[in-house]
Amino acid sequence: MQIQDMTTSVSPEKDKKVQAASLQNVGGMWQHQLRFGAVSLWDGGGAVSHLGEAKCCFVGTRSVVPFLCKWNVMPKTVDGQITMEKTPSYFVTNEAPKRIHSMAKDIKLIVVVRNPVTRAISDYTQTLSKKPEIPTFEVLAFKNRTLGLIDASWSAIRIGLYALHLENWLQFFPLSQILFVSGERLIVDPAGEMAKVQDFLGLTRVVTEKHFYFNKTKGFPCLKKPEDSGAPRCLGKSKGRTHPRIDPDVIHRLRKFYKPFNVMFYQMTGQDFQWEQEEVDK
Ligand SMILES: Nc1ncnc2c1ncn2[C@@H]1O[C@H](COP(=O)(O)OS(=O)(=O)O)[C@@H](OP(=O)(O)O)[C@H]1O
Repeated sequence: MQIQDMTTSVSPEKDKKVQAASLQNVGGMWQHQLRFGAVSLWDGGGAVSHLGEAKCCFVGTRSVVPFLCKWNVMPKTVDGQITMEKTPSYFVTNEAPKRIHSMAKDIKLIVVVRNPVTRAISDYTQTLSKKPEIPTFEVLAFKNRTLGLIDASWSAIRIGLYALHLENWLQFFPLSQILFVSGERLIVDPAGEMAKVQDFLGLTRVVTEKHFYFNKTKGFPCLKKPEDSGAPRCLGKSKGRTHPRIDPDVIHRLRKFYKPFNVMFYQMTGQDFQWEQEEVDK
């Protein structure tokens, strides 16, 4: 069984094992990304190539990508392959559920979600790395800081309104076709989250603890030994960046802002991601 990358056109000669490295490249194709840990999940899946047979769509957030073009180059999936696609912006693109549904009603969707406050900071950190001149996070986060009015039109904040985005998807897909992966769990227990992914896809659990180790320098789990080389490998330096220090009061306000949306999201998914708990812990 092989994983088929939907973002590259494939000829029979190319119809070979998709290796961890190329999977990571797929994740890296998109300029604006979602900062949930989706690439980490993607890369984890690339630890082995024999995963089974299923159709799968990876849903992420940020930036609008020309997905019509992508569908046009979608390769044919042959027996024994699974087709995977990771496009960061789909989760927050209004037209995406309808279009994807008209293409493949039985598609399986995987969404990696992370505390929306951390996600917003991660998103900002990524933009800052490319445009160091942008205003501070604290400035961008508010429409009016004195009044405590959060700027929900800022994409870094809007994307974290998961319940609203999910509502859009549930008009077209039943919850049973969507798997929500915890971005936090993905860091502390990558094998556990990968187990859920494999179960969801109806696959034998092939990716396990033995594929991961915790790299102290990187501060994240890394792959012990990808199939394409004998060397352990961590994700690149754009994954796991140090975040700038954000005013704790701003963080507190953002947490308050997100709370009702998070609660709604937990109710909709039937999963408690415990993002409020994190606040108590800190
Ligand atoms: N194993 C491993 N190694 C490195 N980073 C990891 C890993 N697992 C999850 N993460 C978290 O993934 C965050 C980036 O999310 P994405 O993979 O979705 O990035 S991207 O948006 O597609 O660029 C990235 O966010 P930042 O910490 O803000 O850089 C990481 O916290």
